[in-house]
Amino acid sequence: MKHILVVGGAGYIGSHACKALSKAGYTPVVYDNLVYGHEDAVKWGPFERGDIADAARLDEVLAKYKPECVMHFAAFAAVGESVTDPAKYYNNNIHGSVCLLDAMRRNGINTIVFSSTCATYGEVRSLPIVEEAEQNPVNPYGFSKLVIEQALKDYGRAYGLKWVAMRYFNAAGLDPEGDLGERHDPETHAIPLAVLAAMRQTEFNVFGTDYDTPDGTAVRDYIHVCDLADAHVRAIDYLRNGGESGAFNLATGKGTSVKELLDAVSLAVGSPVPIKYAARRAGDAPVLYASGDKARTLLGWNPQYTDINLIVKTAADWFKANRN
Ligand SMILES: NC(=O)c1ccc[n+]([C@@H]2O[C@H](COP(=O)([O-])OP(=O)(O)OC[C@H]3O[C@@H](n4cnc5c(N)ncnc54)[C@H](O)[C@@H]3O)[C@@H](O)[C@H]2O)c1
Ligand SMILES: O=c1ccn([C@@H]2O[C@H](COP(=O)(O)OP(=O)(O)O[C@H]3O[C@H](CO)[C@H](O)[C@H](O)[C@H]3O)[C@@H](O)[C@H]2O)c(=O)[nH]1
Repeated sequence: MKHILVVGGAGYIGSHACKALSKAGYTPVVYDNLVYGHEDAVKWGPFERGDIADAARLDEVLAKYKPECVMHFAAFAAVGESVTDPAKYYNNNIHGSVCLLDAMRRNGINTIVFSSTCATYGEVRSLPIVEEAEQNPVNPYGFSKLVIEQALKDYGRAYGLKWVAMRYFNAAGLDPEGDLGERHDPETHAIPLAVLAAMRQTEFNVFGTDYDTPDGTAVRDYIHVCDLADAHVRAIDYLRNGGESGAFNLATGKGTSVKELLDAVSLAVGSPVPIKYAARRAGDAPVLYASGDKARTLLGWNPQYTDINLIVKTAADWFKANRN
């Protein structure tokens, strides 16, 4: 069985990727320090606890499994926090990722799929966003991911690293078979917060109602986590077959406003989301959506969840089934 090292594989998106890798015949080896991940989400292969900045531990694990590819999900990912505590993001997302790239180099592993983000684009001039668009991140989180995209290009040119940077739009939804949950602590993402607000009848803060959008709230492209996982599996074959290293937008092409999202949550939970209108959150871009055409064409990717009601339902179902 071919091993894939899934760094950050005990987290939300990484654990879904492990399930998809296993279904595709790979053995996902999870490397995670559990700072935010959950060991009980590691279900489809071995677990190796460790930090991406720990060179000796990485050498040990890479030598043990000799993975054919590394998938790098490990990072801090809260936009607002990155504005108030940027050091956390410079250290983990930038320094940590460079440590991982160097460990791969030392151990002769030259293929990586990296979790990047639409937050690398910032305020864009035209929509839908294409991969060639200018990248001017408006928060330290997005900047930290952009730096690693640049490192991938430089390591590719200098050392022959083969890489794909997946620019996820807003990862959303959950494994429809109920094997995996979303348990960020603290939770900052709109969908789980809105689902919990509807279930508990507590208030959901809508951050900003004065954006230049049809209903004044910010617009995002919510992409199902299982579709993200599928794109990762496809990236292995793409690179193995000589595909050119590069970045891919993973998105549905549809923008959904926060208000529209709350309607979908109310429908899925079966009770309205109590709303409180609040100020804009620092670092938030007004509108982000993309077509995902490059991934469709080059990876043969065909996202299955294109309806926001269906995406939200997979999340709401899990929260309802795991109330406690
Ligand atoms: N959730 C989204 O909407 C979204 C969108 C775009 C990009 N991303 C990126 O996708 C990746 C995964 O996001 P997620 O939502 O699954 O987050 P998550 O917090 O659930 O998963 C990240 C995992 O990485 C681990 N980790 C963090 N720092 C580590 C370190 N130094 N060493 C080892 N393990 C470490 C955590 O314990 C956790 O298990 C991140 O890189 C994030 O920036 C997420
Ligand atoms: O309580 C909340 C939470 C969120 N929102 C709004 O809902 C939308 C989605 O917010 P999320 O926090 O769920 O996600 P982000 O759009 O902030 O996503 C950003 O952070 C993610 C990682 O957490 C990814 O990296 C993604 O690419 C990046 O744009 C935003 O307009 C946000 O302002 C609210 O109104 N109230």
